[in-house]
Amino acid sequence: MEAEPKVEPPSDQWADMAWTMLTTVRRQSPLIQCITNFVSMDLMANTLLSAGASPAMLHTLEEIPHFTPHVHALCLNVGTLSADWLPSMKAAANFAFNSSKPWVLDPVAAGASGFRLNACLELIQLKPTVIRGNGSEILALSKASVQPTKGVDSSHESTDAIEAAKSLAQATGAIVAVSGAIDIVTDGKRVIGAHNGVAMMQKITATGCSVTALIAAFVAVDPSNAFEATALALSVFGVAGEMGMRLAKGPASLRMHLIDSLYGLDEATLISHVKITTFCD
Ligand SMILES: Nc1ncnc2c1ncn2[C@@H]1O[C@H](COP(=O)(O)OP(=O)(O)O)[C@@H](O)[C@H]1O
Ligand SMILES: Cc1ncsc1CCOP(=O)(O)O
Ligand SMILES: [Mg+2]
Repeated sequence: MEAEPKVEPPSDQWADMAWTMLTTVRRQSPLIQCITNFVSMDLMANTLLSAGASPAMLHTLEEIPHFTPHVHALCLNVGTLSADWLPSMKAAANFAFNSSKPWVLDPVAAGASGFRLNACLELIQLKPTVIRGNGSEILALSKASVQPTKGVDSSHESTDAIEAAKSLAQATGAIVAVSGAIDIVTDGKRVIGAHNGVAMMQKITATGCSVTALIAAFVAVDPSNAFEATALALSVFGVAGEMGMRLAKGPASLRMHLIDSLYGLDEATLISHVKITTFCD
């Protein structure tokens, strides 16, 4: 049976956890290695900096044995993948896994081609801590099938992919997050929804990539609670979008105000806006 959202009052517990997590990221400033697409590098690095984390966009294979063992988390993103970048991604994932560091996969446009789908499936074999995609990406990964897509954009609602996300989580052991109007997070059993954000975030390229990197930063400071950290990162990014939208005139100014809002988020604002609810079967 399709899961139905059970709307609950804003949870004090989630809100308090969001503030604790954000202040921990600000205090610890985890080092996050990002091997990501050319489109997202700027916004992703600035998102991490605004949240208090430290981004490093290093992708050369020769550097990975020296650098990756020292990072606090790794973010891999296949958005502009080419065959020569895949060995770096695999090596970095292996180093992260072998040094017990969390790593997060963003399977951008996973179903758009056999090359991209196979690359994602091979990376998933290397045990990501979290997989974060939009509805179409999570459906393609769960079915392991190439299908007509709108490329990097989703043609599905996040809620269309709840069962696919649960299956993917069960099959891989990863936390799976599906972004959209409601951000879904599952460990294969539990399903929660983060109800923050504004629709105009879809009109800024690389917001999905950037929230995946923010998930890596949150999981870096609380690796044993990756499920909660993932939902909290999605919610915090969404609240920054909501605050930014109050000042924005369109996507370009929202991009700027989102970053400023994330940087300036205070306890009262965050606690009064975080909205995370349980989904029941
Ligand atoms: N309709 C919406 N309402 C509110 N927030 C949204 C909406 N669509 C996307 N978002 C937010 O925008 C960000 C990017 O999500 P999404 O567009 O699904 O990712 P992608 O760019 O990878 O396709 C996420 O933080 C998500 O919560
Ligand atoms: C437009 C584009 N093309 C290849 S990667 C990319 C960025 C995708 O970013 P997001 O998945 O966050 O929308
Ligand atoms: Mg994306």
